[in-house]
Amino acid sequence: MAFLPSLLRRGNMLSPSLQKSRCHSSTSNTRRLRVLVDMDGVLADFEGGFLKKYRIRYPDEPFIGLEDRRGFWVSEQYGSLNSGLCNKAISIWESKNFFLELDPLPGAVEAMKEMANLENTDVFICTSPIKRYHHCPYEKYAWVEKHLGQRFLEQIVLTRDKTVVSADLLIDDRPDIIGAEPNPTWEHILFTACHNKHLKLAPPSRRLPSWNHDWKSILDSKREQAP
Ligand SMILES: Cc1cn([C@H]2C[C@H](O)[C@@H](COP(=O)(O)O)O2)c(=O)[nH]c1=O
Ligand SMILES: [Mg+2]
Ligand SMILES: [Mg+2]
Repeated sequence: MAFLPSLLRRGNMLSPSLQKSRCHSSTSNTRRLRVLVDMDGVLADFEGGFLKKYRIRYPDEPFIGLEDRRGFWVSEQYGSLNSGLCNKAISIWESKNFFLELDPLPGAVEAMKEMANLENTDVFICTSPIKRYHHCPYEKYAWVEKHLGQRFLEQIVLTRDKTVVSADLLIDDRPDIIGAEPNPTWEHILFTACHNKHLKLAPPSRRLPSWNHDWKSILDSKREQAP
């Protein structure tokens, strides 16, 4: 047992309970918050990037203006116009450089940097890659490095099932986030996007209308709740 204290003194060897007490004693009594932030439709302008490239590649095909977008799946809504358009839509985000060239949404980069610098706050980018993996996973990493910097590469969680990732908050534009875990630990904050802005949320569900709104008060309110 004599070896135990020296082992415990190494930061990464601390037991979870010791880590907790160390965090609390170093600052205030506020609890540490873990926030997951989605990428497509929250940090990166998937819808705008899609529409721009779709119209360039398929100038003679019908398109759906962002004001008319309904439902999370672009491919489904295009498929409902005409069945061939579903695959044409998919061909856009399966193309090289689609994910890399997405523009950041207004205020996203600044908000992420500010959030990551908050005390007692751990921020992760939690994003689902497409199954055709030739470009997408690489480009998501490259996008994060380009817009947020190298340190954020440590904070990426790539998963097709966000319910199995534990956190206090998940900021995401997809209204229905389901998966293997029926009771995810996080509270889903719906980030407003063209496809979800018409949905009425049943209380206590909450929205973040944009990064220019008060995202900090959502974090603060969560911090005040019992873990
Ligand atoms: C609209 C739409 C999206 N996808 C893909 C593109 C992204 O990889 C994910 C969405 O990821 P998020 O983490 O939930 O933002 O889904 C798709 O395959 N088909 C679509 O219509
Ligand atoms: Mg999204
Ligand atoms: Mg921090």
